[in-house]
Amino acid sequence: MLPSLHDTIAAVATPPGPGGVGVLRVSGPQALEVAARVWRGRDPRTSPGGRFWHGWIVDPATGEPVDEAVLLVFRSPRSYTGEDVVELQTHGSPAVLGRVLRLLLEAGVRPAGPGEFTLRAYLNGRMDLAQAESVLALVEAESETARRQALRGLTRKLSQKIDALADRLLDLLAHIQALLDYPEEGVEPHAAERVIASVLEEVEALLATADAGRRVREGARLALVGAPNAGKSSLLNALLGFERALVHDRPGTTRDYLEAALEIEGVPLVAVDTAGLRRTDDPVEAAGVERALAVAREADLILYLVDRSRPRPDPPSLPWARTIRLATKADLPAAWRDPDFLEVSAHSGQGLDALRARIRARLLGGASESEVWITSERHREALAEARAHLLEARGAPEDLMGMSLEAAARALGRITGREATEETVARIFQNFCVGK
Ligand SMILES: Nc1nc2c(c(=O)[nH]1)N(C=O)[C@@H](CNc1ccc(C(=O)N[C@@H](CCC(=O)O)C(=O)O)cc1)CN2
Ligand SMILES: Nc1nc2c(ncn2[C@@H]2O[C@H](COP(=O)(O)OP(=O)(O)OP(=O)(O)O)[C@@H](O)[C@H]2O)c(=O)[nH]1
Ligand SMILES: [Mg+2]
Repeated sequence: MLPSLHDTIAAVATPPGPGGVGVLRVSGPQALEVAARVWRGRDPRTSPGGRFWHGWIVDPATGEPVDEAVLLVFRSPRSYTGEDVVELQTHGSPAVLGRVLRLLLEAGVRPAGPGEFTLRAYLNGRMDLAQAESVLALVEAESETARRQALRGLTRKLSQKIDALADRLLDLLAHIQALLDYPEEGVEPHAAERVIASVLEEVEALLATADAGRRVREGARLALVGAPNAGKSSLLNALLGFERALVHDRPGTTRDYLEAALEIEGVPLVAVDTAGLRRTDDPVEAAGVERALAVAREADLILYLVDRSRPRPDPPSLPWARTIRLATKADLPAAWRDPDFLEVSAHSGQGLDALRARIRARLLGGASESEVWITSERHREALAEARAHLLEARGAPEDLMGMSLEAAARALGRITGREATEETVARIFQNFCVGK
């Protein structure tokens, strides 16, 4: 069940904890009324929309001043939710925000549920479902690539594409129905197959970006493995730009594994520096080696480091398909060369840009930054379903083709919300934070 649209809601929009300024939002038919009750300054009830005023928040019961603040007036439909909205910008402490929220609740508003402002924007036709999900993605974006893709969703780049594909299927469906009703009119069968093939191609191209989308959303684990002294900890530090891991010329310096978060070309990563791989009688070091191999097994991508200035050790057993081989210490004279190894130096920085590019390419595949990516599991599922129905439609007799086209269009429609059930909508907004 979706919450009612007829009451007025309020919430703190800024994160908990002290901040320079804190924002409270009030939205709904009583927003101006309720705000006026706790405000000493220009009366919001008579203020035009699109204006802000300086004044004081007061406890209406006692007249006690609570904070000096700024009040913003948005008048329906020109607001984020499409309703009357008042924002109060106060000092950002939990004490101020908590007290002002209580005053608003006493004045007759209800606390907003998760994502309820954005839900109202959706229900009032201010944005479609994919846009609303992009708001959430934008709020949670942890990397530049994630931000850029979320903004594309917010500006309907994805929605336009999906709607256009669904429209083409519905147009074709209308033609086929006309054909069934008036067989003598006849659509050319090749024309139908051409439309299906071309929509299918676009659906598959979108699906092909879903892995990149997931990586950007969830990040990836990058394991650094190799013999003791290969330069793993040094490379981690070089990628991070500061001395996170202990580096020493004594082999066996790193004993346990160590994790560090970093962003490489827009991909959020957790890099894991591990103990050098070698046979050893020291039980502690042996346990470290065991852990290093386990870290490698679980990683999305492995960097296997070999010191190029010394004779090569026997290679360990690694999942080579997701391993990048590195020849380290490229600033020193080479003891060997191998075109399968990328030459890098943590000391001079040589090869690090090439390494970053290769890490990105391995994790994101061919997905180009200039395209719209599928960054939501819900969207991927809907597209996969549309693809299955399009495959059914191909070469099918007209009546079956019509049913499959309709099902494919419906699957696409779930993405933007043309076809979303109340339950789907409710589920999507559960994941939002309060105040958004
Ligand atoms: N203070 C504040 N900052 C914010 C938001 C907000 O709600 N409040 N936003 C919330 O996510 C984002 C901006 N998104 C917004 C989207 C639409 C409207 C809005 O009032 N639109 C009206 C008026 C447009 C106009 O006058 O130009 C409209 O579209 O009719 C405001 C913010 C980020 N920054
Ligand atoms: N010349 C040169 N020396 C390097 C480079 N990278 C690492 N070294 C040196 O190699 C030695 C070992 O470096 P570490 O980064 O500690 O190597 P590690 O692979 O983490 O070693 P363990 O933790 O023992 O497994 C140190 O003396 C480093 O200064 C490099 O790019 N060039
Ligand atoms: Mg180390």
